[in-house]
Amino acid sequence: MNDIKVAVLGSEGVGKSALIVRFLTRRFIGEYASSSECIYRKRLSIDGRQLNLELYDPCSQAKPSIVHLIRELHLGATKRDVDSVVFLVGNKQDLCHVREVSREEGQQLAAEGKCQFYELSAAEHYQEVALMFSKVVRNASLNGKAKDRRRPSGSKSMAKLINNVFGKRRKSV
Ligand SMILES: Nc1nc2c(ncn2[C@@H]2O[C@H](COP(=O)(O)OP(=O)(O)OP(=O)(O)O)[C@@H](O)[C@H]2O)c(=O)[nH]1
Repeated sequence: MNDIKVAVLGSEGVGKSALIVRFLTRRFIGEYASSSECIYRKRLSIDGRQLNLELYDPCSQAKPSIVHLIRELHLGATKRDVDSVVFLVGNKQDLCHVREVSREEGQQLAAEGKCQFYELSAAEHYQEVALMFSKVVRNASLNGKAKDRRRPSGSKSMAKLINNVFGKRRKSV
């Protein structure tokens, strides 16, 4: 499996574009066009493997339960409680004086949704952002390999769903 598709979801202004742009260009620009969705493409080498990464930036999402939604979508598609790699990321760690969600709340939500949890700042640290995306890609890649070894029937419909989302406008960085 050499194609990895990652959707960065979250409510308005949380820093989705900032995270993606930071990862792809190493820069934090400050203001990002948010009126339209984008797909960014990048070739990566992880553990000696060449991967094609697509990062989907869909603009803002409704606040409630994205993690649960992903899990439900996946269950509906595959009838099995496995496979989707979900990372819960709290951005803007540099703004700790106006923090609204505690680290513990984040960790709890991540545990409930069976996802990995990160807190970081797109504004301050490139390395943490790069590490987080690398882990996402590595996990997705390993997951894909494991899936390839299993019977792939259920994952076909999931792949179709993801392709529907990613079959839109593309951008390259
Ligand atoms: N202080 C701080 N500001 C950030 C950080 N990340 C993003 N921002 C700011 O937050 C604002 C929103 O960032 P965007 O990347 O446009 O957020 P978004 O989630 O893509 O926004 P929509 O596309 O409108 O949903 C911008 O003013 C960014 O400069 C961060 O880590 N720290």
